[in-house]
Amino acid sequence: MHLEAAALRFGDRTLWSDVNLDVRPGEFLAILGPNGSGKTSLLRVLLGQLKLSSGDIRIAGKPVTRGNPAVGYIPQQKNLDPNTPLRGRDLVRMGVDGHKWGMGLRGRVIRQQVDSLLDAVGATDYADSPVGLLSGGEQQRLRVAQALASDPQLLLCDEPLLSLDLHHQRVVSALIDQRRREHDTAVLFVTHEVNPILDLVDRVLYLVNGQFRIGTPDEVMNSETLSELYGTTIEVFEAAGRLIIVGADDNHAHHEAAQPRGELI
Ligand SMILES: Nc1ncnc2c1ncn2[C@@H]1O[C@H](COP(=O)(O)OP(=O)(O)OP(=O)(O)O)[C@@H](O)[C@H]1O
Repeated sequence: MHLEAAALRFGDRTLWSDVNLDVRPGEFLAILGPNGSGKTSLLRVLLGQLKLSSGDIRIAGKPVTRGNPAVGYIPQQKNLDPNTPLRGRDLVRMGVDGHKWGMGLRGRVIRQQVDSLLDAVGATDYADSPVGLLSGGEQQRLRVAQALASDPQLLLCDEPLLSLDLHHQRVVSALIDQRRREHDTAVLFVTHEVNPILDLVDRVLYLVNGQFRIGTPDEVMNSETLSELYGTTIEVFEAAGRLIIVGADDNHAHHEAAQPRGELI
């Protein structure tokens, strides 16, 4: 994934500009920043849903297109409608072949693919239950399987751990980590809370109010760099392998208060 002199503006508001970034295969990039700093919008550019205002963007050397099978996407967690008739294996199957239902040999191949994806995320046991009745963590594992179904080279994750308990946060982040290690898939992971993934992160892109820093967690997640970026005093402490960030109120308040959103699709 290659961004060159990339900028995104809405009217006279610049979300970010002059972003130069190469993400290599297998790299894990965390995208951090307060509400409204343009994290989701960056993913939407990579998904071909938004156009850069200026600059260039390439995925695996090619221009961005919508529905690119080289790009997998795990959207923000939303609880599914309890009345949906879809089963877990239907969700995963849509990732494999869209909404077309394969017949004959192709149908069998697709069934095997779906089974192995379900197995890879540990969802076989509940693959035939209506998805709306599954827990948030179970639903999220299915979304990971769906996102991996097209064998993507780039995996975009938009706060995939939000509303998951600690155990399921670990399960889902381990699945994503396993994917990039075994298949060299690059991961872009938007999050308000870096601690659950701190051990996995190679580099951080930290966006604040049109400014940004890119570097290793040590280079970016320190008092000096974040104070500069926020334009106010930010203290970063390390305790028991976790980062405690004091002063970045909006950012901090958001993840402290993160609760299941309970929206229906
Ligand atoms: N199509 C659009 N037209 C105009 N403004 C937009 C559009 N899409 C997003 N925005 C604005 O751009 C800003 C950045 O939105 P974005 O969702 O990228 O932020 P974010 O960093 O992901 O925030 P959050 O942490 O709250 O999810 C917001 O203020 C949003 O209202």
